[in-house]
Amino acid sequence: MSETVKSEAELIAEAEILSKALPYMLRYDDKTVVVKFGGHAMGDEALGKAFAEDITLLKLAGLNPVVVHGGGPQINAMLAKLDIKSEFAGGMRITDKKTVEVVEMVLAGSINKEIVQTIGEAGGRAIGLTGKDGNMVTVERLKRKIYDPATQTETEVDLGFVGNPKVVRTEVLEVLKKSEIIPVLAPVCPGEDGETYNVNADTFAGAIAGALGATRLLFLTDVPGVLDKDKQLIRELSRAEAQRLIEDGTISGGMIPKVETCLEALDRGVEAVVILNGKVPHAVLLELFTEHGAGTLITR
Ligand SMILES: Nc1ncnc2c1ncn2[C@@H]1O[C@H](COP(=O)(O)OP(=O)(O)O)[C@@H](O)[C@H]1O
Ligand SMILES: CC(=O)N[C@@H](CCC(=O)OP(=O)(O)O)C(=O)O
Repeated sequence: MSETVKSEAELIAEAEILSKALPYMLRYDDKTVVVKFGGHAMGDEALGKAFAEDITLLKLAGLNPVVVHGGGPQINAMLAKLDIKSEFAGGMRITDKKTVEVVEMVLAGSINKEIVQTIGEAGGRAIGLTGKDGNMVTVERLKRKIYDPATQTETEVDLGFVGNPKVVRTEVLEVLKKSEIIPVLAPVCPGEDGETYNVNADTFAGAIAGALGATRLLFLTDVPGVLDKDKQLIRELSRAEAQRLIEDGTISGGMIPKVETCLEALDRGVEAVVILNGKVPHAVLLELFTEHGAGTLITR
């Protein structure tokens, strides 16, 4: 087998590309970046590997990456296998006792460990945790108001065991920040009533980013960002515009909690939030370490 030997010029070009990362490494040195890996962005082995490599590289470059993952489609698949029906309201799963057991099994079990293992294979060291570990995130039962654009009315819906983060304790994450270990968090949390709660992964990521005072919160999903009525990417979104697009139904389904979380995270002091396509290889590096700002930037 013949191996292609690179010329000196090619190797110098590679070194030049690497050196271009320096200003970004300096900009984000020691800064916390929360990356939410959505269930829709998962499932492709090569993409999962590229994601794990990016996260490992961030940690080695001196940033403090914190991964929060979802797994909505994977929960759907397991519920279907078990013949348990599931419905959503306003982008969130109506969760009864049986469902929350499956949610914990899939999120804290298979998905969390798969991401931890993939980061390990990329050369990083990750630890998988839920909101229960170290009492990281305690929730109250969510009272969700759902806006119906057709009737222009708002109704309060009981989603069952769906939690809203109330207290976030960052001790464990602060300890990990000083170590080589990358936290990978599943949004399953204890309630004040001693029950287990299902938390939307976007909501959870927002609460974590807010409590840590993160510099960036990235949402990796399966679309290029927030799209307008003509399915064109909106590059920058203001609060007023986001609210208008939710009210007129342009933003729907899972994009509603995502955008709502972005606005809340900005209120809590996160500097900038980006919704971007996690199906693009190395989306995280592309966003943080190059000028190629992909996706929708939501600012204060
Ligand atoms: N205006 C919009 N722009 C982009 N996506 C939207 C919009 N409204 C609804 N969506 C839907 O939101 C989905 C992303 O949210 P979600 O399904 O919760 O993904 P994830 O699993 O990544 O959190 C998109 O795949 C799309 O179907
Ligand atoms: C309350 C609620 O909706 N919880 C979500 C948790 C997983 C999630 O948010 O996954 P994605 O990020 O892939 O959408 C669910 O049960 O599907």
